[in-house]
Amino acid sequence: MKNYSIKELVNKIQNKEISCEEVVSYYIKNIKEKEESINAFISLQEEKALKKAKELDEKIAKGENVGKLSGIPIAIKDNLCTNGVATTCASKMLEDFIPPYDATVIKKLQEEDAILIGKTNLDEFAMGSSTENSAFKITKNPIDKSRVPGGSSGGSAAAVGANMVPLALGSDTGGSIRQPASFCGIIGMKPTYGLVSRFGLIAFGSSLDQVGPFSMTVEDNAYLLNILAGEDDLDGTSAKNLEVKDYTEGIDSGIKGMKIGIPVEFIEEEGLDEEIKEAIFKDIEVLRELGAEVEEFSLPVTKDGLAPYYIISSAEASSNLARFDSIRYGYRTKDYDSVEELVEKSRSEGFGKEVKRRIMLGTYALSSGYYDAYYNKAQKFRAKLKHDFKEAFKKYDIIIGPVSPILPFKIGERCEDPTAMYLADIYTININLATVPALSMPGGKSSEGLPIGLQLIGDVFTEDKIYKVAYALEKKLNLNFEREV
Ligand SMILES: NC(=O)C[C@H](N)C(=O)O
Repeated sequence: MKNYSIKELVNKIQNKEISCEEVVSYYIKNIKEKEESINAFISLQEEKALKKAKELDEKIAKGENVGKLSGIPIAIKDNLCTNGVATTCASKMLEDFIPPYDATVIKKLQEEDAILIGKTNLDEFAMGSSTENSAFKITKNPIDKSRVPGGSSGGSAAAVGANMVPLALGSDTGGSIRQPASFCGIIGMKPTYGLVSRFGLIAFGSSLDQVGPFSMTVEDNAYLLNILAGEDDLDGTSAKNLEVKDYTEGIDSGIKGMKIGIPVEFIEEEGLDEEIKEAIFKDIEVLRELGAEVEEFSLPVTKDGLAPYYIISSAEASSNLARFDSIRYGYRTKDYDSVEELVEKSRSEGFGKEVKRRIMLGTYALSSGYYDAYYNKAQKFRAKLKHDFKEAFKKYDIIIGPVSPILPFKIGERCEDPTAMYLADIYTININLATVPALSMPGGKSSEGLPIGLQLIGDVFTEDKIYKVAYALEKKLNLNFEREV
């Protein structure tokens, strides 16, 4: 099963060489064997998955048409609403929340006959970089189980990395797809803001959040993005008059003559691990061998994105999370004497430490008297950052850099120090502020065999170019990681 691309596997299913039931059973067996040691899932829908697989097999037997993901199991980050299936955001607040509707991306997957097999673990409300902020469990990195899988979409990345599913969905506000993809040695794409609908994604930072695909290979990633992308009337921020591209088309056409830039600020970053730096320089050489022109340039604005990101994302979070008042739905405290007490106690008990920290940070940044000093200033920075990226893309097709300044770290190592955790996002947050797309792929291996992520950043709506570069590099590097499960 492992060596087929999704496209090939779907062809085989449609030609009756393999049944959907066989495919789904294979992955369920993997989940059964591995989940106990990885903890990637918050809930599993195996029975539903098998039932759907059998129904699809019957349709195929009758010669009826089936979708582009027929029989393909997919794991869903548990902040995407699934009709009738609990959607918890890994929070006590939403432990019993069963949405009465599907997110648009879920609908799209179902229209193509994908098999939704489980909801994956995350940092509570997607706030974190290690998946240790989940109220329910700690997900382990399949390459080294003593290490975190990254976050916040750590469950989805670990599920793909452990071959428990071939595909998964994550969301990325400041790196939540790319960093876990890099830590688990797989591919993760944060699309252009507006390319994929956010309807039904439980909002964290509405001006930054994007849904995106995880996969083992670049081609499979592009294949899945084809299905996710597109305008949606239910999302006011979805891009209008989108020309929907086929991202797999011409993916193998090579990168001769492409112009690639690497900001010196990325390389000179003090906290950058030496092994990561070396791997990036080697990747540059390989890109040159493949015919691209690669040069260093200066993009000074990228040095300062961390504070504005944490101000804007927390401000938006404080507003988005105000809806969880325990009145209409969500966790409700046992004893209370007034409505005020009900709301206060429910929120205090229902939210975890990191979520409370962000709400306080964001509320502070938005409060009168501080608004101009923090929120407005951060928005001005954001405008400058967008402008400078736009200018850079006049010269370069792609900008490259590391995904994370550090290698996958040990469980427990950073969770008591929020600033150390925030610093791990230094290379990913600017991309969300600039609204541009970026992909994370394995770009090397550390001396201990840990994956080193390479980030490929493109101008808005140029995911096709990113995939081309990633595809060429993936073939040439041919990296494999020894996985503990
Ligand atoms: N949500 C994300 O994209 C992750 C980022 N580390 C954050 O905590 O904000």
